[in-house]
Amino acid sequence: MSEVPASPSGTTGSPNGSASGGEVSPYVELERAAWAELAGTAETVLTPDEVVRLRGLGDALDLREIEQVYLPLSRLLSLYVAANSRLHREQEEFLHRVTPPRTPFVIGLAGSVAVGKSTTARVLQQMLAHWPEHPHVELVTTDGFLLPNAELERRGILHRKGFPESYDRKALLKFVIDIKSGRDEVEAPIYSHLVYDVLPDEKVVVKRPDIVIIEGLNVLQPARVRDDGRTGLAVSDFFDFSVYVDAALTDIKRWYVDRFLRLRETAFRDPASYFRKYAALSHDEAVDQATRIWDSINEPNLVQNVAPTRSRANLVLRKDADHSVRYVRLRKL
Ligand SMILES: Nc1ncnc2c1ncn2[C@@H]1O[C@H](COP(=O)(O)OP(=O)(O)O)[C@@H](O)[C@H]1O
Ligand SMILES: CC(C)(COP(=O)(O)O)[C@@H](O)C(=O)NCCC(=O)O
Repeated sequence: MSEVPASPSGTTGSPNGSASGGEVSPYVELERAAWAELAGTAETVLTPDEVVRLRGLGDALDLREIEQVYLPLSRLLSLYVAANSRLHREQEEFLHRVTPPRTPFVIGLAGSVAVGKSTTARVLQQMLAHWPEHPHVELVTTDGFLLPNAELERRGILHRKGFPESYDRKALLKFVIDIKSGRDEVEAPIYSHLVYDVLPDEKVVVKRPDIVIIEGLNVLQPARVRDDGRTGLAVSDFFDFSVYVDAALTDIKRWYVDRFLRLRETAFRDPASYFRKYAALSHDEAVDQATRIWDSINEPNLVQNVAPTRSRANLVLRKDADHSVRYVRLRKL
């Protein structure tokens, strides 16, 4: 199994955030302790009850992690939102326009299957919503833009769910453009992990939020070169900030298998579950099955498509084996 390098070459940094050894890099890297200090004296904005709700399926996400890692991150993002608002006002003055409301601040959140994107996105959503300047934070996952199973089957790519070509990329791009055009209401399709397919009759409606978090495997993919040789737009062209959640490949694989084992005890038992056949597997059979799915779909997608987009993010959260964030790497301004 190949290892995803911790940071691209030339991006090492000392714990205090300055590039070491005279190396010049466009990133500042902060070890956990230095990053945690940036939380300042502010009280945590989430109650223990809220943290319990946010935990998803894991249990390592505790208040300490919230305070030391996600609180500084939400403060930093809040700074970007405020700066973006100021720039918006100044641009409108420059253009001699009567200031229309600014468009939502869009945050892209990328990373492997099972690295903790959904958990991170839900934490950020709750934390950002606590700041009075931007109370309305929407979260949209890109799985709603997967092609329906019938279409994936027609194209012979049902086994490549999550690869860039398994999405309706045009619809996803239109969704982000509509958000950044300031449309009052924008709809997105919904994917169900239970039925393993897009729900044809259900939509999520995003109504003039202050912030939209768009979470998904491929949100940092660069624009594609079209058949006519021209390069199109990418959803990331419309991001105001982007985050990549990163970890060692061996850890992510273990988290994937562990989650599969937990789902075998819970969601797979639901009669409506596409995976109900897995509920009857023994522990060892379930480990084998999860490993097969990981090795044939999710790891190749991570290595070929997802990990190469890491250095495009404004910020990388690098996790240790227990999900705790070991360092944060931020693009310089
Ligand atoms: N910060 C965290 N602390 C503890 N457990 C976590 C954390 N982030 C994710 N997990 C656990 O790791 C697994 C994968 O996380 P999830 O958010 O579902 O990943 P993704 O959305 O990237 O597929 C889940 O079992 C989740 O509960
Ligand atoms: C739905 C996903 C493609 C993730 O989509 P995303 O929201 O990141 O766009 C992924 O979680 C998935 O189900 N992959 C298929 C292979 C597997 O079962 O792990």
